[in-house]
Amino acid sequence: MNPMYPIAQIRQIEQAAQATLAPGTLMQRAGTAAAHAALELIKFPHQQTSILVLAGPGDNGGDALESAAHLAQLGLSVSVLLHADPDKQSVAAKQALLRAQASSAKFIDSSQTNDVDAVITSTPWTLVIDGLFGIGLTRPLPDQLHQIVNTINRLHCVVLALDVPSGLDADTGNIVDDQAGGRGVAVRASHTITFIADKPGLHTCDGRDLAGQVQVARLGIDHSLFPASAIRLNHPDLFAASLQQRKHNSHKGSFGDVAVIGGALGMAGAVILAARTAAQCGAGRVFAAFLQDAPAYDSAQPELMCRRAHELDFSAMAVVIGPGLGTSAAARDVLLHALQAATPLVLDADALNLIGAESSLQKIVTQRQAVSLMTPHPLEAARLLGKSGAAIQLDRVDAARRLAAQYGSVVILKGSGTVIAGVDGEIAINPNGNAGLATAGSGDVLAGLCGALLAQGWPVWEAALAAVWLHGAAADTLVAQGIGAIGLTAGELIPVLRSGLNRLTAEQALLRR
Ligand SMILES: NC(=O)C1=CN([C@@H]2O[C@H](COP(=O)(O)OP(=O)(O)OC[C@H]3O[C@@H](n4cnc5c(N)ncnc54)[C@H](OP(=O)(O)O)[C@@H]3O)[C@@H](O)[C@H]2O)[C@@H](O)CC1
Ligand SMILES: Nc1ncnc2c1ncn2[C@@H]1O[C@H](COP(=O)(O)OP(=O)(O)O)[C@@H](O)[C@H]1O
Ligand SMILES: [K+]
Repeated sequence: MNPMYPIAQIRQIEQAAQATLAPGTLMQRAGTAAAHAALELIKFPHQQTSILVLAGPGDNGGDALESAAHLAQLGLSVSVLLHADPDKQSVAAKQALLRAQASSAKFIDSSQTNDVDAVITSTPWTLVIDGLFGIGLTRPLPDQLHQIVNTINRLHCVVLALDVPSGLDADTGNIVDDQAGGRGVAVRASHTITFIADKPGLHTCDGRDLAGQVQVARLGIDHSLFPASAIRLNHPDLFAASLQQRKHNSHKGSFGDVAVIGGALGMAGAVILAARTAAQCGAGRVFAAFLQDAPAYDSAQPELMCRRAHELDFSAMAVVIGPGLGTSAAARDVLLHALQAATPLVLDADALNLIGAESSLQKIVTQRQAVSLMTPHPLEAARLLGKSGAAIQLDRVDAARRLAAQYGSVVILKGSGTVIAGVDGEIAINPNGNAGLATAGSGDVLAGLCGALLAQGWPVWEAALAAVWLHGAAADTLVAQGIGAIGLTAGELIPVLRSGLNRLTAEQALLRR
């Protein structure tokens, strides 16, 4: 289900496949698949339809030249901007160049043109195909291409990237840059057709912004040549088994209790958001536990039971600790108590900051027998790993995997393309959600949802996958309704999470019939 592979494994699959095929076959298949994808995007070609193909020095350029030859043979107007030294091209890419040259595709000679940008902007392109660089990019784009890429990124047309948007690291989702200057550029594609298998960098960090809609072309490679994959794209199929309709013969005790612990002075709202989410996403009973004096009740959600954290016996509940907790001695005290309890535990926000700052708490986390689920954003992850936030973003998959291994916890590393890591090294990357979630309190809502699912008996891995998926889907639903991305508030997610969870559960029940 939705496997993804890092570049090194893609290369191995590619080599194994090539050993069984005539030279150039995979490139020809990639070019054909790209041409079909282009035709689907153009939909109704007409006389004014014009396609610009950018072809780079390596085999990604070869794919582009193959697609140019195909599209030109179909009678479409194709222009090729070649950035390659023919003496250094692979044999397959040379063949592709000959095919494109033999077709009606026009070649723009950039060496004869002072102003390539003017050439690009003088035509109203229907579609641009980006075949400058794929998975072979090892250093920033050369200076001559910076301006071309910036010009392409300003065009108002469909941009189809081949394999990977040029300039993007397919493993990490970072723009390949020189670090020191941070001057990297990358093509911003509306669509990407990626070859052989999906790649993590298309879905996390800058990947979602640069790759657009991703489709995979397996190039006819036999399933047996694909090793088991440790990375998947999150999808309800991965947690379908836990989407169970309620039995008639059930009661509130059947669905567990959640305690949300946090709410230092001035931060009570974080607990309320998480607790309301837990209540509306199916927990049998929810306790909102505050470090300071607890409010008498929550007037908008009177079902919540408000308590002082130090007075609540949460030993038989799923516990969410951290929202608005602060890092005071009292906060540390209640965290220690929670870590020592044999209950499923969601560690969020200041609970993570406290753990990051103290090795004795770290040790207790690693020694817990009960389930722990950590939900750090990149800065919290940085504190837990003793790194900078920027270092976490440089390789989010690696950071999530390290955290999970180091703390013996399932980890949800939040942000665009949230990465979920299991203790055994398994990874899922979440493809939905949007920047409407970049608003205060949306993390509290996610933590509350995790707690609700754990209380209802979900296995921790499935709970993490489902919570992240539903959270993203709720934001997408709200944006589709015009409620966001700008101005979406965290509390608005809660009823949409509830309907999302009920809908998925009902759909799953239908599928099982
Ligand atoms: N092989 C196969 O079976 C299949 C491969 N497929 C396709 O091939 C792609 C991988 O091809 P690839 O390995 O040739 O790498 P690619 O991404 O085209 O670029 C590397 C080239 O650029 C150069 N270069 C690198 N960085 C540079 C820079 N900053 N500035 C300037 N030059 C730079 C580098 O040369 P270098 O200078 O490092 O010696 C090299 O020439 C893959 O993404 C997929 O699209 C598919 O057809 C399926 C079958
Ligand atoms: N640009 C984005 N795209 C997708 N999801 C996002 C984006 N920005 C934030 N999110 C999600 O929103 C939530 C924010 O959580 P967090 O940073 O802990 O916020 P808070 O502490 O205010 O509750 C996370 O689930 C994160 O993945
Ligand atoms: K590309």
